[in-house]
Amino acid sequence: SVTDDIPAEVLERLTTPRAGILGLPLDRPRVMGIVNATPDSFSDGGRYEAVAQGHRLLDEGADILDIGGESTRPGAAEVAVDEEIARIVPAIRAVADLAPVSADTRKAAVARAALGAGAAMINDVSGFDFDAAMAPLVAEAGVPVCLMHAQGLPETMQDDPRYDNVLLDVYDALEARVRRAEAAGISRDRIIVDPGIGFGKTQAHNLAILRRISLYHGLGCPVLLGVSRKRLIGTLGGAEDPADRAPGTLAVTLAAVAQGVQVHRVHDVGAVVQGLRLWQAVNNEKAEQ
Ligand SMILES: Nc1nc2ncc(COP(=O)(O)OP(=O)(O)O)nc2c(=O)[nH]1
Repeated sequence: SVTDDIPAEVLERLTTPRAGILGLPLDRPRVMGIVNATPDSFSDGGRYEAVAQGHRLLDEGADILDIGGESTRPGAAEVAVDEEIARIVPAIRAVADLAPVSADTRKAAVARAALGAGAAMINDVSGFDFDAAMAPLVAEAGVPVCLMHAQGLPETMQDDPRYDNVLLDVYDALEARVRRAEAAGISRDRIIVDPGIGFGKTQAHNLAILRRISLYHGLGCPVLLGVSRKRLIGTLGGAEDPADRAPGTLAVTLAAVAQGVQVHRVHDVGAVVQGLRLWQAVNNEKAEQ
């Protein structure tokens, strides 16, 4: 049969429905709500009351909360470890018993504090590039990790991003990150991959990735997309203020859902959850009516 020449362990991995992440089956799209404990994150202008924000996003239907204390938008300055810890640990502690919490940090010392405060997952936008101590920490903690692709550092990544073929170059870079994580003792079923929209990419690069994002399923890990309120939505959607970009975010999210992307990192949880419910109802006759 067609599967005769596929090694048994590969066939097993490709045909075993993924148990999911953080105990959440991935038989339907999962929504990761963004809690910015940062004074300068691009989308919300000021310092949200992080805990109130967390509760609001859970009320709107978030499956996971992603709590970050260091904005990584283009040009953002690095935050000191103790300041980043001071920003996210109180918020994590306050909501960790309500929902699975992901800590959005590139630094092992911050990740350790976040896990100590109850975080159940690490989201590293540098894909373990920034801090060599991160992979061993995540391996030791036995928690899931999202490895994102970025070309360069936030300070300079948008200066002149270039690729031979962005789709394949990002694929190869993510595969290298997954292999490095496995070498550190992190099993592949605890790894989530993310092509890193806006992280060292032009608008054309971002659109090329979005058009063929299903390619990244070939890595054998759940795929996470972070496109919420980003510049490409503002530019193509004509929404100057990031707070006005929920419709465009939902449109791109549904396009990604149509390509099987399992986890969606968004600010406007209510709008995306509503859209996903309708998408499921229209596209899946088995959906509960
Ligand atoms: N996995 C993942 N994590 C991310 N964390 C931060 C941002 C952007 O950060 P920032 O510019 O600070 O804004 P916000 O945190 O409001 O999205 N984007 C991603 C992403 O695309 N994927």
